[in-house]
Amino acid sequence: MSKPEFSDEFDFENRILDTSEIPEDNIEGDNPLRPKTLSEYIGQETAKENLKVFIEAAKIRGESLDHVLLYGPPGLGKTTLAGIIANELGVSLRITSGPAIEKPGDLAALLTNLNQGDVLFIDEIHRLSRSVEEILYPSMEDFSIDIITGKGQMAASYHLPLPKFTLVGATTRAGQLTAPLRDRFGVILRLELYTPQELAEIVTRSAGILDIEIKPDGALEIASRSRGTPRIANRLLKRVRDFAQVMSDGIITCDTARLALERLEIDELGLDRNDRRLLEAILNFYNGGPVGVETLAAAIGEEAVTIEDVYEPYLLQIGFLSRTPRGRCITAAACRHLGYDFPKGAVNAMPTQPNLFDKNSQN
Ligand SMILES: Nc1ncnc2c1ncn2[C@@H]1O[C@H](COP(=O)(O)OP(=O)(O)OP(=O)(O)O)[C@@H](O)[C@H]1O
Repeated sequence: MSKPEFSDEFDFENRILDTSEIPEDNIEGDNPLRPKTLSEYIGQETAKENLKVFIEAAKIRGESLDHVLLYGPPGLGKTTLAGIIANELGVSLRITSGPAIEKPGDLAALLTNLNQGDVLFIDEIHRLSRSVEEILYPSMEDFSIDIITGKGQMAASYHLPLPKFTLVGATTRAGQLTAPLRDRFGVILRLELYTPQELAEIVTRSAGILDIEIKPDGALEIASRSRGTPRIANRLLKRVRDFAQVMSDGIITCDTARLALERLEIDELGLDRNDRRLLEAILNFYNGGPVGVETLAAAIGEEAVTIEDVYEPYLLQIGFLSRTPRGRCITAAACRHLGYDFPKGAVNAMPTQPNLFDKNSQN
C-alpha cells in the first residue's frame, strides 16, 4: 500500500488510552481498585521483592526506610506503591507534588508537620524549583532545616530538627533530576511496562472488586490492548463492561472484549487512532524519519513531552519506533502493522528501548 494522506485531526483530549491521572486515581479518594499491600500489588517483581526486604529490614531495626525514588511512565503504579510503602511500614502518608511546592516555606511547613517515620510522597519530583531543592537536601540527609527569617540586619537563622521521615519521590523523567537530588535516594526503582499476563491478572482482580463477570480470555484480550499500563487496563475494563451489558449478557468474553475494543478503535496491539496518526506523520512527512521530537510535535500539534511520556514508551517497547541521535524513525515492523511499504531510502534503524534516565531524550 502507498503512503497515507495525513489529514485527520488528532484527538488528544478524549483519548481513552490516556495515561494521565483520572479522578478516581487520586490517592486521597478511596479507589477500591488500588492495591493496599505488596501482596495485592501485581507484577514489578524485582522492585517488589527488593522493596519487601528494605521495608522488613527497616522494621527490624526500628528505623525509617531510606528515601525511595520511583521512576517510569505514567499509570504504572508509582502512587499506589507509595501508599503501599506507608501502609506496610504502618505510618501515615502525606502527598504533594513538585509543582505544588512553590516556595521553600511550603516545603518547610510540610516537613515540620511530619511525624516520626512518616512517608512524604512527592509526585513529579523533577519539577521542584532549585530553591526548594536546596532545602530538601539537608532535610533528606541530616533531618534538619535551616530557616532564615527577616532581611539585612534583622535576619535570623533557625536550625530546626525534623522527625526522621521517608521521602518517596516519583517521576516520569528521571533524566531531569539534578544529580545531588538523585544521589540522596538510597533506593531507586524503575517501574516497567506490564506484560499482558500481569495485566490480565490486574483486570481479573479489578473485575472481582467491581463485581463484573469475566472469562480468562476476555481479561487477556483487554490486557493485550492496554499498552502495558494498569490505569488503561482498568479503564478499558469499565468500557468493555458497558458493551457487554448492553449488547450481550453482561459477561465479558474474548468475543465481547474484541467487539467492544474494535468499536473503541483500539487495535489488537493497543494502538489507537492517535498512535497511527503519529506513526503515519513520520512516514508521510519525513519519509520514515529521522525527525526530531520537537519538529514532530509541531507537525502533529502535540507537546513534545506528551509524545515522550505518553506515546513513545509503548511504541518503543513494541519496536514500532526507534530513537536515533538524529531523531525518531519508524520501523519496518510498524509499517507492516499499519499496512504500508517501508519507505525507499529510509533509515532502517533498530528498535530502541526507552531510557528514562537519558538527559538527551528530548532530541
Ligand atoms: N501493580 C498493580 N496491581 C494492581 N493495580 C495496579 C497496579 N499498579 C497500578 N494499579 C492500578 O492502576 C491505577 C493507576 O496507578 P497509579 O495512580 O499508582 O499510577 P502512577 O504511576 O502513580 O501514575 P501517575 O504517575 O500518572 O500518577 C491505580 O488506581 C491502580 O488501581
